[in-house]
Amino acid sequence: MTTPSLVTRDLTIRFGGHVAVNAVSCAFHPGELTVIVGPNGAGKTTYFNLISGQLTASSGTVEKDGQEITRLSPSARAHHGIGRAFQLTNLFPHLTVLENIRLTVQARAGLGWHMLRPVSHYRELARKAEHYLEATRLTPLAHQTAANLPHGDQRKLEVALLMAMEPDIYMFDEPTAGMSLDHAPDVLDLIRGIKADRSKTVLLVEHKMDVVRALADRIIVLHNGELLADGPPEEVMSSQIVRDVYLGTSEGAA
Ligand SMILES: Nc1ncnc2c1ncn2[C@@H]1O[C@H](COP(=O)(O)OP(=O)(O)OP(=O)(O)O)[C@@H](O)[C@H]1O
Repeated sequence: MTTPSLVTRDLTIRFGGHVAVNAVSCAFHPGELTVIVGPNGAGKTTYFNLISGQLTASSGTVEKDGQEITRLSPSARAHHGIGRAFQLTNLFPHLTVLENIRLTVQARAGLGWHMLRPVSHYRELARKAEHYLEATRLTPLAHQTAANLPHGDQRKLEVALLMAMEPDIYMFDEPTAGMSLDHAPDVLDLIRGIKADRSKTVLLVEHKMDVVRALADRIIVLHNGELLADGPPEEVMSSQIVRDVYLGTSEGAA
């Protein structure tokens, strides 16, 4: 087993008297795609927010490659290689697809416009932007304004921007939500491609059981903020306790 890239230990957050995430301890490894499932209100998004830094834990820790990051801001965690796809929020809607990707590549390289950089440096960034454009099959849409893209292509662009940030940890919240059946397989293929790079750790919150089945190497189940089950998909899906609390309430809705 590889060394975990991300670990949460007894991670807990309280909102007043309500414990939304309760002492969740879990280790995530490179090359592994973990899907986090659970009924509505189980604490999945809150757990994600505690990892990416939108929320700060009441107690417990988050560690990235052995270094504690529990109290860091979201942007500081992004510098540590934690990348989360947010629907539309990191798109510049009035710029083109290619411009959005270029800006993200530049931000990743840590520069704005700089008069004294050699031209070759900018060529390298432009080459990288083209690479992510092609990898996400957005080349035919390169010069379209982001705001004018259909929803499914906007979500592909979000994946492109996330890839351009070159994180070690990829976090996706329901990546095919609101997407037509035509587009969903494209996004799932992109996520499979990320997973195939064995150095990346992928975390996904997902309700749709077909997406869970298509992608998961491992499933963790949250229920009332607690870690209820953790293991290979077949084992978790067939466990009676999971069927009782999760599948019994959600499969029909998926
Ligand atoms: N900022 C907050 N203040 C108070 N309570 C909150 C806050 N954020 C989340 N909660 C509560 O914490 C619990 C877990 O919510 P969370 O959104 O993490 O669940 P979830 O599993 O992602 O649900 P869903 O599948 O419906 O998105 C819920 O009871 C929710 O009302």
